[in-house]
Amino acid sequence: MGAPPGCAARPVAGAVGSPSADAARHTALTDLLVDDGAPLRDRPPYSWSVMPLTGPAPTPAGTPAPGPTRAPRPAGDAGRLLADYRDGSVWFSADRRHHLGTGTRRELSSAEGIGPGLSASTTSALRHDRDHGGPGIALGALPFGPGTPAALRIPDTVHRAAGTVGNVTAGLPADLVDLVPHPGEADYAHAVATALLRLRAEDDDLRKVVLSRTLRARTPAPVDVRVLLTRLLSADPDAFVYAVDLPRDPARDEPGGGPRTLVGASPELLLARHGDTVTACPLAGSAPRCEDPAEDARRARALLSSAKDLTEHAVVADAVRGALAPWCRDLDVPAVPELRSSATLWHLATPVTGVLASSSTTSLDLLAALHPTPAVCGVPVDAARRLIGDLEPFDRRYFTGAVGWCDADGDGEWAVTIRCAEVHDRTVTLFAGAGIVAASDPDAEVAETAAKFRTSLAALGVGA
Ligand SMILES: C=C(O[C@@H]1C=C(C(=O)O)C=C[C@H]1O)C(=O)O
Repeated sequence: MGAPPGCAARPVAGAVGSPSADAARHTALTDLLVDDGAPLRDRPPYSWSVMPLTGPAPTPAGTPAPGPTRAPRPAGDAGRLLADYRDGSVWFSADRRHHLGTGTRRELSSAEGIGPGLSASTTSALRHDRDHGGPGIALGALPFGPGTPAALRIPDTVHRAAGTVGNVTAGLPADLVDLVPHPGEADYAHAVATALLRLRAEDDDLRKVVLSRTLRARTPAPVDVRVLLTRLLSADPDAFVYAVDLPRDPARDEPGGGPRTLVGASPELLLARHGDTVTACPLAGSAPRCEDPAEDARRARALLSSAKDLTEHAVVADAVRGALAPWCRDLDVPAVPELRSSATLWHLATPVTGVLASSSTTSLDLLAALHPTPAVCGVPVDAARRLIGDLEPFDRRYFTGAVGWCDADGDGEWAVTIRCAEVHDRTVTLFAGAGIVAASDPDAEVAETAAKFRTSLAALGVGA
């Protein structure tokens, strides 16, 4: 659905308006590095079990930093964990529980995409690691398609904390950014119109395709991933927030360039497996939110009864049911979707729960069966993949893949890698896509993808 003219987009939590300055950046970073008054390097290392994944943060908030140029620091266990994030770390949050992986015991950067091969090799590496005293857990991102290596690794240490970081964005610096869309809006609308010809042709069995576009942001100073993470966690504590260090890409990375990091806040649970319980929550069918509460509520109601969006959603819910059913002895897929919101969008959502038929089925086995869902690719999958290859003038790489963790017991939590950006020195490449069905309208898909960029734009300090 698109935004009617005349209604401003809803302001995004976490967007700030003050100009950027190197001094302010530096001060903000220093504040994030220091916790409880003790420099990070003087604090004893803590281990996997010291910060269990239970309960809210028990410690009181840190003393607010004085002075207008000092940014507030995130408080509590989550804030302390965030302060330990460094370039090269890996971060993943789900349900207000946060994982920070530092160092690398083993790279699992298989060239295989999500599939049975990756699942088998990763599970055996995790069991070997656990049997040899390692954490037996891998964190990272898996690509949308073949040709991009998995950015998955077993870290030296994995630290966990629960809770929220609070509202800490107000004092963080804003960066001046220069934005270039690729493809441009008119070209993206043209690609959607081309897809519609296929979707409306009677002799074509294509029913849905997801088409995306990018926005390249250039900033005057190198982007601080920890500041982005802080803003994302603060703006939406319930999102799947992540930062994954990506393997070097010889085709794009000039020698001596900084790391390449995938950062985002996804609203969509692709799959979680905890013991024999499986959950998923596909999203499809979206409407940009509006700052006027009456109009915002009207859009939510319109989305819930929009035939076009209900069709777009049903295609996804059916595919998830079909993929998970063979692995489950019990599977509940509600017949009618419900509403979910992020700071920028309304979505139709189907919360799916199942019980595994076999305890040997791992989260990666289930990912191999599920990915790519029609929330990110289309139906039929092969035809949609080909059309995406023809119409998208860039490589998605990790965008619309999976991001999360998995362990030696077969458990794992994976979000759909959306509402994200690839950060590399002073360049940030944002990604956004939208599901196209026969009843779609190109201009509305331009508006929807624009709203989807706003999660990452707000984290960059770009307001409405
Ligand atoms: C592809 C994206 O989102 C996906 C597409 C949606 C849609 O078309 O309605 C909704 C949620 C996601 O499954 C994105 O956010 O970039």
